[in-house]
Amino acid sequence: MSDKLIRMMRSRGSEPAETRPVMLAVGGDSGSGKTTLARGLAAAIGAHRCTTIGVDDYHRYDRAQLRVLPLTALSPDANYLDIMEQHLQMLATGQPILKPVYDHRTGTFARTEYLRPRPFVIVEGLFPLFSKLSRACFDITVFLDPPEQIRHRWKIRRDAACRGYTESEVRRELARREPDSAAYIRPQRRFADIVVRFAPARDGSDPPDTPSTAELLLRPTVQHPPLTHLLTDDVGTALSLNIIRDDDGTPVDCLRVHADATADDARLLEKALWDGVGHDREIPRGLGRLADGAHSEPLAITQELLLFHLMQEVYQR
Ligand SMILES: Nc1ncnc2c1ncn2[C@@H]1O[C@H](COP(=O)(O)OP(=O)(O)OP(=O)(O)O)[C@@H](O)[C@H]1O
Ligand SMILES: O=C(CO)[C@H](O)[C@H](O)COP(=O)(O)O
Repeated sequence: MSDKLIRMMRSRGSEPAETRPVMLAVGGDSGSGKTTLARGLAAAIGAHRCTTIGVDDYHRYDRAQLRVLPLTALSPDANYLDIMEQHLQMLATGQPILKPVYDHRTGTFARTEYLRPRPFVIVEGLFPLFSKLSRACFDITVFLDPPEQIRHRWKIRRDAACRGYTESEVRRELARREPDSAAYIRPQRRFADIVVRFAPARDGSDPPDTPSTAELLLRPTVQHPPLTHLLTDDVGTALSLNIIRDDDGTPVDCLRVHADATADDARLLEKALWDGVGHDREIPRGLGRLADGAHSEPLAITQELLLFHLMQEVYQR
């Protein structure tokens, strides 16, 4: 199927809306926070209404094989991207798939899984925005882009704690991956509707691996909530909306959430977003949760914005 055909099939009127799930892509390099973001979203939507898949499952080689091959997991040649694209098209048109499963705890493949798409499908991983065809399957696309120093720290800690690596093994692997990261992963940033950059506080007051600010690039490829009445363009305030230059020089809105944003600031924004998708919806609780149980306000606000888009998609159909 071509990307044009899949867009047509998913466009209003050609498929019954109830058979087309709302599809969200969360892309970014390893350790950039995709699973953390997606987990909170899925919990807010409700497990019975949301299917989450990690496209690491489409790896071609297991960990032992990759150790001896001149390839990294970030190379398209190390992944069945054609099967990933086929499966994304099937999910996007409401059909079930028989999905491979890669187990990060052991670095091996497990039993395939029968998966029927629920009304919301979140696809997270290294390659969801890689090809025209895969991009055509999504309603909303996000790319997580934390500063490399922070991502490395997050990955080292997580891989050592949960994936059976030593810290020096992860450091070596990060260095080995750098060329593939630059060639195949980071270029996907330009195809996202929203680019999220978590970073340390502007005054450097917080520990370096617990970022407390977020910069959200809101590209005009989707309709964002009207926030201008709520936020100033003064970057000195806790929450601000101002125009910056995108990578290609075009002006783009940037929503900034600073460390000193209070819970009240966040609730104000939350209410504006939620009013935008209808007064009858309850504001979800428990957003912003990190793997260790700590809370991150910038993460919560990012998840709120994405929930706004997912709900808006439903209301527009
Ligand atoms: N917003 C955040 N604030 C603080 N720490 C975070 C945040 N997001 C992720 N982390 C930290 O980074 C680690 C890696 O995050 P996560 O597993 O979500 O990344 P990922 O992109 O899904 O990685 P992979 O692609 O390798 O599976 C987490 O265990 C957590 O410690
Ligand atoms: O880049 C990654 C995304 O999660 C992983 O390193 C890749 O999926 C291989 O997994 P593992 O290191 O657990 O064998």
